[in-house]
Amino acid sequence: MAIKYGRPIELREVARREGTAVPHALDLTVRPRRNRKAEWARRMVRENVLTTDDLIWPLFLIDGTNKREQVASMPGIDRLSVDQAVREAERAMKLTIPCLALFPYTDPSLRDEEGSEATNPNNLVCQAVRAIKKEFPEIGILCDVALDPFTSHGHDGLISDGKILNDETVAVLVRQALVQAEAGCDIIAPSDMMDGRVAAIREGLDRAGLLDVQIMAYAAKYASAFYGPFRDAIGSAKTLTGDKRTYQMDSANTDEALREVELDIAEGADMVMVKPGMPYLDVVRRVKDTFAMPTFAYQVSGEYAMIAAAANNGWLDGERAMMESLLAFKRAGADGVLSYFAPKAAEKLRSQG
Ligand SMILES: NCc1[nH]cc(CCC(=O)O)c1CC(=O)O
Ligand SMILES: [Mg+2]
Repeated sequence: MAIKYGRPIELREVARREGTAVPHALDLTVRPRRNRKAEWARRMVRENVLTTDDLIWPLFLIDGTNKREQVASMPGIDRLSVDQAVREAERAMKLTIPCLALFPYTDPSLRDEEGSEATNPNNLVCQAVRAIKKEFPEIGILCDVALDPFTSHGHDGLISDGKILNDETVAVLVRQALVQAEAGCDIIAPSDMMDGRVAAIREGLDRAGLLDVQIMAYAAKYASAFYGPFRDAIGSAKTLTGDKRTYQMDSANTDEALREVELDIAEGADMVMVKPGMPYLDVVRRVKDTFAMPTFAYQVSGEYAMIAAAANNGWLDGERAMMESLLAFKRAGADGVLSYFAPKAAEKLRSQG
């Protein structure tokens, strides 16, 4: 019996009875709306759910104490001094958000051509990791590995003659990953898109005895306009010279995403990520179906900004758009989402019980 969309095709030919008790009723055997008639019925047939376990909460850090500084292009998002980040970690714990992701705004005086602050064991990120882990050892911490918050030119790697150097950059990234892991970071997340960095970082971690530190590879990361507000948040928007198209992926490609993911898995990634999120849900689905790996999506700054700005203008219901957008990642096969909406969404999920 041929089955298509859950119902044997033969059954569609079944003869209909003559008329119904209801005048003008259409002669329909199948009425999909029956399963949507009430909230209890919709809950019963629901295929995907979002829970607080699906959320990773990105935080922006800034030097100082007791400081919160609004990110202009991300309404509702602040850069936080370390003590404030610890307070947000406490909030995450209470909201049962499993993991935080940390991104520093590096003081311009500390930025240089080589991004040397990235490998300073006492840099802002490492300070925050230690402070959060000291108070809340049970929360997961993810650290981004890439040089862009630390370079004067805003690129993720070292430059020579206008070219981003791959292998030389990888050597620095290994050292960056090591200082973060030694500070207590649980998940190293290389976002730089250099070739071979996952293998090099895994080897570096293993040699240092950091066998349990996980790697979440930004495996399929596209050159995207949706990172704009993030670059504003970490202060690289103004300094970035050119674009990142020689290392981040071309948004026209999906087969290439599979090849990138395959390499990162072979090199030792424990989890893989697709980024940006919403415009790339097809990539999330292909990656999940092909590799059956823990697969994450990053709902990036521009996606957050679009929803937040439209909501602030009264153009859409911000809360509903937030929940719908997050559920879409689950539907596409993601195991979790990095999202600036994480605390708001978690609050909403918990209030629904
Ligand atoms: N390599 C750094 C990095 N890590 C995460 C993001 C973007 C996150 C966001 O937009 O929210 C970026 C920006 C970039 O690649 O230019
Ligand atoms: Mg790669």
